[in-house]
Amino acid sequence: MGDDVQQGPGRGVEIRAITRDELADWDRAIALGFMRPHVAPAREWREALFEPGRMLGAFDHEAPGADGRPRCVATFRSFDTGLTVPGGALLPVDAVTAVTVNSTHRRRGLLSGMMRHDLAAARERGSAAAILIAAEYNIYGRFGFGSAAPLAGLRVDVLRSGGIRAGLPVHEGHRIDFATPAEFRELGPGLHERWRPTQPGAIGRFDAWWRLRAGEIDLPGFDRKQGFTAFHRTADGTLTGMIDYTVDDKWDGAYPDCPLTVRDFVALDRKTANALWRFVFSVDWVRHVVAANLGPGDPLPLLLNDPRGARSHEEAADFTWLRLLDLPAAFDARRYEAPGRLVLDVTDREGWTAGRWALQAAADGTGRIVRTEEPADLALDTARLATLYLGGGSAAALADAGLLTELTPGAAVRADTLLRTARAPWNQDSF
Ligand SMILES: CC(=O)SCCNC(=O)CCNC(=O)[C@H](O)C(C)(C)COP(=O)(O)OP(=O)(O)OC[C@H]1O[C@@H](n2cnc3c(N)ncnc32)[C@H](O)[C@@H]1OP(=O)(O)O
Repeated sequence: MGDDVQQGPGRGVEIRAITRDELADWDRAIALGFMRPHVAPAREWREALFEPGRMLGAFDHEAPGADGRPRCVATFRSFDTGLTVPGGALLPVDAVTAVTVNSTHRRRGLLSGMMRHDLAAARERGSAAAILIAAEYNIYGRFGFGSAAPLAGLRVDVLRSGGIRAGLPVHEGHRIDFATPAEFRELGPGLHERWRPTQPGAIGRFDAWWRLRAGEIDLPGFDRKQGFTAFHRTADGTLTGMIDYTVDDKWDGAYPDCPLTVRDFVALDRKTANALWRFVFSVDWVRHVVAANLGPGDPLPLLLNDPRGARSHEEAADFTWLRLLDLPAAFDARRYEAPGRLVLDVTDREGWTAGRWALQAAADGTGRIVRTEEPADLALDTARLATLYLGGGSAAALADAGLLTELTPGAAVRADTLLRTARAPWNQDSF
């Protein structure tokens, strides 16, 4: 990778994988790039995440640091994970994170260089797609990423909502108990692994994630606020759900005015989800329930006596972005809720997904995409196809906005019938 020394405006800057002993410089570059004070190097966390070849740095040979070595001025990290697609299969994806370029080196093509390296390597490793959480909307579309799994969090005024509807069934013998950090660490990963296939858009949680959340890894600046973790079990003791939340000790004079913030919500089935919400709304002193990380269409408002008590959370926006790298692998892996056939003319600056493709879904829910010479029904950029892939985007809305072109009348609605899913994709994990 060291051969990629930038020409042109980024001249003298080398993009390459970092070594383990460069972690401290890399960590400092991240703090500068994200404009955060570099209180103390997050050494332990970075060590836990280090994978040879997967942390890139850009090193400026013309501006050595105090130690005489080229200065690390940009960062980029990726790791492999599985992305749940409609139907429950785990698609192998390249998850991109820690993307920063120091303010002194922006708009010289360093992000472009690092992205080019990483996506090409991901394709070679067999990743069917790449995913990321975008800091700003307009950064990643040019690299073929489309917004694919937004967040639609809620802020509920508990008094106005009237709490949970009395008629919601209570299930005999089901119970909720607080968990210790040790129980969270021991039982959380298995529960999450069982939950993932049930939720398109979900991603894996690596071991270091659990260690960090359980307080076993020190990460300066990480929200260490003591939370409350509770497990839900059925009458026979089967673990079916988990919630983690914090409560702020806020008072309005002599009256409690505490917000309860949900940090993690895992429910294997709807009975469990409803029981966890009932529990949350029964916590004394709580005047607002804040759940910033919910998926679009989450039924929480319908559990309330007055759904108007639930308002859109101010951070509701696009969240997980997707870049398709291998169309046959991606489209063969997912399932389809209605049969149909559509020919797509895909443009892709990199050429990886470009061309004419016939997508066909059978009545049994399986589907496949193959190259074709037939005339196309829809013309669209690979980023728009990524928006539709997980079942949450709307081809009709994209067509209305002039973001894809119908070549046969009604093709956008046909695309929605083929690709959309009844339940929206949702990923609650920032990475
Ligand atoms: C997955 C994550 O980690 S998200 C976190 C992203 N990081 C941040 O937001 C931290 C602060 N910002 C930065 O570090 C940098 O500005 C970055 C990483 C966003 C961009 O890095 P740069 O090296 O400046 O990008 P680069 O020079 O390769 O730009 C490529 C193109 O994207 C455009 N672009 C870059 N950043 C932005 C942006 N924030 N908004 C809109 N367009 C952008 C450039 O103008 C350029 O366009 P062009 O091809 O038409 O000339």
